[in-house]
Amino acid sequence: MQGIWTTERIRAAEDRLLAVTPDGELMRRAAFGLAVHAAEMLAEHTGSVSGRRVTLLVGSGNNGGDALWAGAFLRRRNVAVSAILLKPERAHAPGLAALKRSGGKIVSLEDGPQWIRRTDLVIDGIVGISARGPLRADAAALLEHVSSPVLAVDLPSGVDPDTGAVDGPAVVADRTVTFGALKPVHALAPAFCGEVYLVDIGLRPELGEPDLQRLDTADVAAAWPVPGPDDDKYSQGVVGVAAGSATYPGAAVLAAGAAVRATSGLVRYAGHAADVVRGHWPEVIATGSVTDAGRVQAWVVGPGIGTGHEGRDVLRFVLGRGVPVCADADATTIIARSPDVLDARDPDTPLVLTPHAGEFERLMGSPPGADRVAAARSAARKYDAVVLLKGHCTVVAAPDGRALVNTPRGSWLATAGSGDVLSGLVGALLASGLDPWLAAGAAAHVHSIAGSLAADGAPTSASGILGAVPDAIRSVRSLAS
Ligand SMILES: NC(=O)C1=CN([C@@H]2O[C@H](COP(=O)(O)OP(=O)(O)OC[C@H]3O[C@@H](n4cnc5c(N)ncnc54)[C@H](O)[C@@H]3O)[C@@H](O)[C@H]2O)[C@@H](O)CC1
Ligand SMILES: [K+]
Repeated sequence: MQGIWTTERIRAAEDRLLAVTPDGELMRRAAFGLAVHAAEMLAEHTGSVSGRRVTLLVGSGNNGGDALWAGAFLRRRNVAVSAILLKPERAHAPGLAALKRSGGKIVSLEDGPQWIRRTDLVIDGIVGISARGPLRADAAALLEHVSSPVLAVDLPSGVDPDTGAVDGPAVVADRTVTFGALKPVHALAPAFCGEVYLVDIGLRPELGEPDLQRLDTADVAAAWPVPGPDDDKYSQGVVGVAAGSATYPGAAVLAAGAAVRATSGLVRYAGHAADVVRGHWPEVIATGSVTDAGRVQAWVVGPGIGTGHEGRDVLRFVLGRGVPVCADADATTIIARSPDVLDARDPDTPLVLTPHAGEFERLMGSPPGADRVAAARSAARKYDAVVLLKGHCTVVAAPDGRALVNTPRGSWLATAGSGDVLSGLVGALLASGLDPWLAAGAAAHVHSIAGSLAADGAPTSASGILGAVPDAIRSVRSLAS
């Protein structure tokens, strides 16, 4: 697991560390790491470091201080460094003095655009973890002239550090170098951060338990069930899929197919698309109704079942089976409109809800808002369920407060039917007995890898994502071994 800490916790940990560290030491560690990354980016993009030009955008806090010190370090490698001070009177004084001593140039705000246009690399030291709100007009105007790669100090300025939300101008970085620990912005705003690198400044021992997590490949590989020598088709967990309709059989084919591809056990299907499902997946035992589907260890219910009384009856039936349920799509809408269906649920059986923003609004009465982690946590508490909030970055929250983020590679999952595939994956993992929060997180992880493998640079479809599920699992297992 990768730990992620809110800025409040980071600041408290930094205070403790600062109290036992010589003055300026932490910033110098941070800035040195930053300068190493800047040199690497110069070499990557221009083929050399010496003689290249770097422009620093310097705000009024320590984030600007980091940039100024990094500029001084880069001078030692004969880089031409210029600094544009957004608030000259409040620029970090020791950093500014160090840059001046090293031969760096201070450029006025008015001259800024022409320097930015000629530079090989821009370093964004406008704001860091104390930032609030979008970039102000002076910084936003400068950014319009950027055509070189951008390296963000700690985080891309203009993006909210704790939520990753953007509601105005913001820096779009090619690389972000952060210090001490990952912050929520790094998991929740990948399109603004670019590649994220963590520089160790000795903060970890002061941090305590993370506020938020991200699964890494090894976690997913360890969690993903594969058959052992003593397994048979029943011992690995049987998953039931109640999805689709005669008019809309596609959701059933996709959800059942994902369950087939995710794990090795047995998949049962119940619903009006039984013939179509059987035609696509001969290994699925398909029946017309949930009442004669047979025993399963988890149910996936919802995709394409409709929101009428028949859908309600199906949902009520599976909620009453005493096994974990992944309620997706139409099932979330039914729960939002008729919360009494949840009376059928034994409170001890896990429930996973997988809303997108619109379904979330139906469930909670208001949209997720800027703080998607807080939103998912509050829904998890309200429904006593694991809530997988879909979006560019998927957030998974458990009723006990655990939360994780899945940061995707690209936006390839934004395609019709993609959610049906995800629900099938979640169901298969639930049936294997995995902790529901981990099951939802691992499913989201493999789903997004399948999306990028299927796309490989060109738009894909839910069928493409489904087809790539085995390769995604394979890649997770091989990377981790
Ligand atoms: N505290 C520490 O021990 C360390 C801090 N470090 C750096 O220090 C940064 C935090 O520094 P600070 O707490 O000084 O704060 P920041 O550098 O994040 O900047 C806050 C300043 O920017 C202004 N500001 C806030 N929102 C703004 C906006 N939207 N547009 C323009 N200006 C805005 C505020 O008035 C405040 O003066 C970290 O992100 C990191 O880069 C690193 O040097 C590592 C060590
Ligand atoms: K920054």
